[in-house]
Amino acid sequence: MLDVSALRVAYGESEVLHGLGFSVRPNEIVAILGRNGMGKTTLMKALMGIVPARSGRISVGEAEVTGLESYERVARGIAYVPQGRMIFSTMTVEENIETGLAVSGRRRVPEDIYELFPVLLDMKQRRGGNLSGGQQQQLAIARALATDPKVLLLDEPTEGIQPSIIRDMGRALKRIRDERGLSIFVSEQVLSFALDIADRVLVIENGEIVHEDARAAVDEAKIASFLSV
Ligand SMILES: Nc1ncnc2c1ncn2[C@@H]1O[C@H](COP(=O)(O)OP(=O)(O)OP(=O)(O)O)[C@@H](O)[C@H]1O
Repeated sequence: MLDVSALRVAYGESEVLHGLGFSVRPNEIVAILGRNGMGKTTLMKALMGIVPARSGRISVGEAEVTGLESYERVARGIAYVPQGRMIFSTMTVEENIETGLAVSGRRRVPEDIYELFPVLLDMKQRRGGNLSGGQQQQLAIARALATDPKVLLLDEPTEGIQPSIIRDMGRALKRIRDERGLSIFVSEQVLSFALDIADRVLVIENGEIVHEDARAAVDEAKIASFLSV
């Protein structure tokens, strides 16, 4: 569903992603692990069209999106939950989710979004800025789902979030995969979370994918060695 090949991205003269490639199938969660500064956020931004690709190809299903603007990629089925969540703090929970609806052509927030994140139903009229970090993360995922995507990108969703909410989020992401058949691509530094949710794990180091394992045959010690400083 999401196919990336030979992707190169640079900031000015400094190349950060050196021709990397991978795919995420429908109904699959792929986690990309890597230490700070290895290029995870840059990769997410390049997939979303926030930073331009120098070369390479990104496609969603049959549609190539490489040269498209971010909003055009959203229309082709990519949704993005950025690092730090970036919800609208002065808007209510419901209004935040509604900002995703324009893309899907729906008028009301589908009930199944609140089923995935019941806490958001209880807090529908609260301002986004008054939610806890974990609740804001759930809101950011809910808003992304309101666009009815085929591919969901999440950049370090566990960052700064307490363990019980991380478990809830893991359960919700697996439900989203199973019930909606989405392709989910998530960047992480927390190995336990990646192993809990992912069907496949990639490791990024200095802008290249240096290791890949199916979850069923994961070499945990090897992956941990990439993550230790
Ligand atoms: N706007 C920018 N201009 C120049 N260099 C940048 C810019 N953003 C990131 N970089 C550099 O690109 C490299 C990859 O950064 P990136 O943020 O993608 O890493 P990351 O793996 O997501 O790390 P983190 O976990 O800290 O978010 C780093 O060397 C970083 O300094």
